[in-house]
Amino acid sequence: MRIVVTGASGQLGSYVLDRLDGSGHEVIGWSRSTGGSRGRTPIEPVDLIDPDALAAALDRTNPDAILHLAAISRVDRVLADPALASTVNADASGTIADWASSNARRLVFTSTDLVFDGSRAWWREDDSPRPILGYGRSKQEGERRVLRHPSHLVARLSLLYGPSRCGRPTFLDAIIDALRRRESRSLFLDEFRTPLDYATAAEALARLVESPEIIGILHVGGVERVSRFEMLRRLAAHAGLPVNLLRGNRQDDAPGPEPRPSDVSLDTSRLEEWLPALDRPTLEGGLERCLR
Ligand SMILES: NC(=O)C1=CN([C@@H]2O[C@H](COP(=O)(O)OP(=O)(O)OC[C@H]3O[C@@H](n4cnc5c(N)ncnc54)[C@H](OP(=O)(O)O)[C@@H]3O)[C@@H](O)[C@H]2O)C=CC1
Ligand SMILES: Cc1cn([C@H]2C[C@H](O)[C@@H](COP(=O)(O)OP(=O)(O)O[C@H]3O[C@@H](C)C(=O)[C@@H](O)[C@H]3O)O2)c(=O)[nH]c1=O
Repeated sequence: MRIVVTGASGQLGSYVLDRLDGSGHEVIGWSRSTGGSRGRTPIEPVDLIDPDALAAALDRTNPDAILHLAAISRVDRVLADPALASTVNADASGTIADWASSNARRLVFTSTDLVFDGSRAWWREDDSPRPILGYGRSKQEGERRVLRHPSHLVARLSLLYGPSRCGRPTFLDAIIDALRRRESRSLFLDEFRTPLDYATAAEALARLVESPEIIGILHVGGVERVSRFEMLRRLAAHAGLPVNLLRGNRQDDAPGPEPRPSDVSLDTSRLEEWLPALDRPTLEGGLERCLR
């Protein structure tokens, strides 16, 4: 298959390109600005804010399948520029979805656990999204545009973690660096997720793009529900770092412009049923997998 991976220069995109390298597929990465290559995969700049350029790039590249990862993914960036977020996360996703549907091509769109309001645990695919962050709203609108076409797939990812392969530090990298410098960090005790490592997320997406029978919405998360504090405490301990420098705090102690949903843990029973051979590790196992 010829597969276009949008967001190829991002955190998840780098892992996806590594996973697909040598898979026998012809893979073309797209990014906003970064051209060049990663391994044997070319990366082309295709700015999603220009719908005509996007449509022309789709026609020219003519992929059999699209793994659509590109997004304005930082919550604070969406808050600062909601119009840009709407263009990239919703409108461009709609353009890609319409093209894929008109040409009978496979589309996997990555959405987020942050489409839920966080008022309880273990969200299922048929629960109603009610995002409380602008980022979640823009991704929910992207989901809507994609789901107008019943043959597409929305893969809702939970919080991803692991070392960066793209040059920009991840949240985990930043915490590890702080601990190495013997600096203390505060992490929320009252923010619950089902984190998944980047390598396993990439593995799941590679399998999903090859499985056209899997359509609709699928939750792609980890097996453990943990607080932000617990997650980083375990990963730092596994890396042999001084976990006593990590402090637990509460969202009320560090109010931001947009409070985070308290619990967006994802129920992944459907993932177990639909991709039974996908091996999902513990938090520590996920870190090891990313380092391989
Ligand atoms: N990270 C996480 O914990 C989670 C992520 N997700 C979703 O997974 C996907 C990947 O996230 P992640 O890898 O962390 O994101 P990153 O922010 O690391 O990467 C974003 C990617 O999107 C590209 N991009 C941004 N704007 C444009 C544009 N105007 N035109 C073309 N490309 C653009 C960037 O290109 P460039 O580098 O050139 O700017 C980059 O390749 C996103 O859809 C996100 O919503 C879902 C749940 C959790
Ligand atoms: C100020 C403060 C922040 N935090 C945490 C909460 C906040 O969510 C986090 C910021 O780190 P992150 O940027 O990794 O977290 P976040 O913005 O949640 O990352 C998101 O990325 C996008 C792409 C998604 O789709 C989401 O699922 C999610 O993974 O820091 C604490 O734990 N304690 C604190 O005192």
